[in-house]
Amino acid sequence: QPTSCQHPAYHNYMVSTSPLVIYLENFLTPEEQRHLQVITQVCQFSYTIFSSVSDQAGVQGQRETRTSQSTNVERDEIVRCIEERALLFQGFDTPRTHLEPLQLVKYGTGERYHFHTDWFTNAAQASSVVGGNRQSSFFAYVSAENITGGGTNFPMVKAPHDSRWCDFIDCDEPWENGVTFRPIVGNAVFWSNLLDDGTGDQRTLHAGLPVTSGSKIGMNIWTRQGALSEDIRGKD
Ligand SMILES: O=C(O)CCC(=O)C(=O)O
Ligand SMILES: [Fe+2]
Repeated sequence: QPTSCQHPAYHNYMVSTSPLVIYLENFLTPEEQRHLQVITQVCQFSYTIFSSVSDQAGVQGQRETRTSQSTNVERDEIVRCIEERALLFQGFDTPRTHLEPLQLVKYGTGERYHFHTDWFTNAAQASSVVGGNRQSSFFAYVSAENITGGGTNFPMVKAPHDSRWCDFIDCDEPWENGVTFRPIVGNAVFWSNLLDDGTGDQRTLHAGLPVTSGSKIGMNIWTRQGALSEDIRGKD
């Protein structure tokens, strides 16, 4: 653990036990948020990810599932601190080699990320040479300027009921839509992607809802089942 790390006093709130979903308040310090915001300004982002899907007639084709832009974050002192925090949150048994490079995602007005799971349905993307599948995800909110919309919706996770949750989730969302986390800067959502047998948990389906005004930056922290090679992870 680098000695210069800040240690935010973040709070954890259990959202759901199956799938396991935990809400983290103040997961990123203000300095870390600023650092990631600056990186966002200087980094090359790539637009739109196309994924291969089959339509109702079973025809394979390319469909735009993501209109957000994303980039991997280069590891520096501050990024390493965030990585260490994400590892430690998962207990003492997860080696840092299981972490993918952190990924920033940005959305302008009108942009969104359609429903998807973070775990791969395509076996080639989840093979042991690439560390297996994605065991867990953190999605942290790095910036949300004058935002409306842009929540993170899990249609198959039951929304908790206590009114204190309304600080963090969209309490106007009809219950049949599951739970929608509001994009609150510094906070994060953690969840487990895989069932005990290592197969993907369908109930982790989620979307980045359309940003109806303003803009949003988020960050993915993905932990694999196994180790990633240095050419994927980069030097420690
Ligand atoms: O933008 C969001 O709220 C969710 C983004 C997401 O799920 C992802 O990047 O995998
Ligand atoms: Fe996702």
